[in-house]
Amino acid sequence: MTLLQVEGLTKSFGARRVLREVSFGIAEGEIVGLVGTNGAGKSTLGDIVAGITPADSGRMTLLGHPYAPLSAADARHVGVGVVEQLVRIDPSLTVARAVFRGTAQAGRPQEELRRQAQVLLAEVTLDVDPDTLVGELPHFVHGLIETARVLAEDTRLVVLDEVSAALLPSEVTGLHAVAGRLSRQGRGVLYISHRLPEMLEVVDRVLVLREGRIALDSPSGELDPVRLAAETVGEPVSVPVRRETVAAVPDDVAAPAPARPVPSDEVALRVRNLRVPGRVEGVDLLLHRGEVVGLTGHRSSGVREIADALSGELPAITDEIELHGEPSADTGALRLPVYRPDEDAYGVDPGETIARTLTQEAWGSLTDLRKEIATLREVIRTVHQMDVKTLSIRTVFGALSGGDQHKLALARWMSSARDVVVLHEPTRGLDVRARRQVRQLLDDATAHGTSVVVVSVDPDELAECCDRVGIVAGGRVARWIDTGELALDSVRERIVEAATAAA
Ligand SMILES: Nc1ncnc2c1ncn2[C@@H]1O[C@H](COP(=O)(O)OP(=O)(O)OP(=O)(O)O)[C@@H](O)[C@H]1O
Repeated sequence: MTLLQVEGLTKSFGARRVLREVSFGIAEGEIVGLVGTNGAGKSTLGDIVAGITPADSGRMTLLGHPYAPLSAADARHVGVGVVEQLVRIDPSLTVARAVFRGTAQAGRPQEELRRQAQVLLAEVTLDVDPDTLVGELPHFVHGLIETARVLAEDTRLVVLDEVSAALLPSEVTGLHAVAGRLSRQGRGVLYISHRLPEMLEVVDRVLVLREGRIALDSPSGELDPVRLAAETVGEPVSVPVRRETVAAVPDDVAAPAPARPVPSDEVALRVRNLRVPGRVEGVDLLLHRGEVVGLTGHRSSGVREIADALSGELPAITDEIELHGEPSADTGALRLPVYRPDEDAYGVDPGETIARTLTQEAWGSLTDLRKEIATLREVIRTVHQMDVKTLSIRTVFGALSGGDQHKLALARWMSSARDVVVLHEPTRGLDVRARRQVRQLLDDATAHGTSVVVVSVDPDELAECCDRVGIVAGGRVARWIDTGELALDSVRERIVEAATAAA
């Protein structure tokens, strides 16, 4: 039986028409994937279904009854729940209280909630003590807590908006198990994601949102990631290639993207026997000028601590540090600049315009018209280069889609990146074209001699962006995978295999 039917939904924000006559259905027990480029309107559509945003016109029915929620609480009341993209939970709540907030059990004593929360947290494969304060946990956990909350309610339809974006492959498997269980119970799932290979493993059907309309509605079995990527952007996509090996490119795929610049033999950074007492056991790292090296591993592997030691956020001990051929006795030399997409608002004021956000000099200090024109040209070039969906550079940053915010924040950050930098998840939440744009940003930077350490949970991101990938386990780099020797799919598989084996 049809669970949700959507007919002719439209939605505009000011002059920007985001959804045009969108219609689709979700059957009971069906997991439906929703994909589209950044800014295509996926979250907007999910938010309308979940009662967060009203549509301008159109109608919905839930199990055959008219469904027009006035708020998220209203939608929850009739069994429609959502895990929002970039959800931020009150940091002062315990995990148990966060799981049950807004539910009928919310007023119960912590002791009762903790027992029930434990069961739900295990279901979403989140190994945290329910008494822990939310503020003590990394942001990726918020989406999983929110998923547990949805399970706590009698939810018929769940919207999962980019919950998997920050998850390790093993955690994605856990999330998929939850979706599978919901489906077997006859509930429906609307699954929004940019991680196409993983999405295709779990969904029954895929909707592609393009130019505000459903451009494709297809059983997942008839799609593969490359075809789906092409449907998402509306044109053949180029497959990134390694430098030494040109991957086999299917006929319906555009010419391969240009190969990355080759790193030089010059040493940019050499660290011997890096230790963080109790967490990092001894890591040797060698980074050539213009090289991109990836690091990945499970949450408790020590990968995050290695990254934090490199950026000086954790005190570290080393036997030797060499920066550009110069030995340094001072571990303080490890102060590499670091970019994190999950930092609140990327250190950017969300109420500020795109133009101001991308302008490095303090606004108002421009006194030379030619300089001012050049600055604005550069802003417009970046907005075009990163393909940001906006009608004006005067749009406020906070009104951009999640992916567009991240792209601009990264472009802004990279414009001043020199030497050796650490990037966490540089393509998180980005569509296939945007991932290529970020790769281009990295290529431009590495061609100018910048060297990059990419820290990521996403095997596709590591395979696409890095020259070498270190699999971290037990506070050490257990294995290096040279991505240049293999086609992308094989690199991805090796990363997943090695990371799983090392866990
Ligand atoms: N509150 C708002 N005010 C103004 N514009 C908005 C608002 N919310 C969304 N938009 C615009 O609507 C468009 C669609 O945004 P939405 O967040 O739905 O995209 P998305 O497909 O989820 O993108 P992403 O993959 O980057 O998360 C974007 O151009 C965005 O700027």
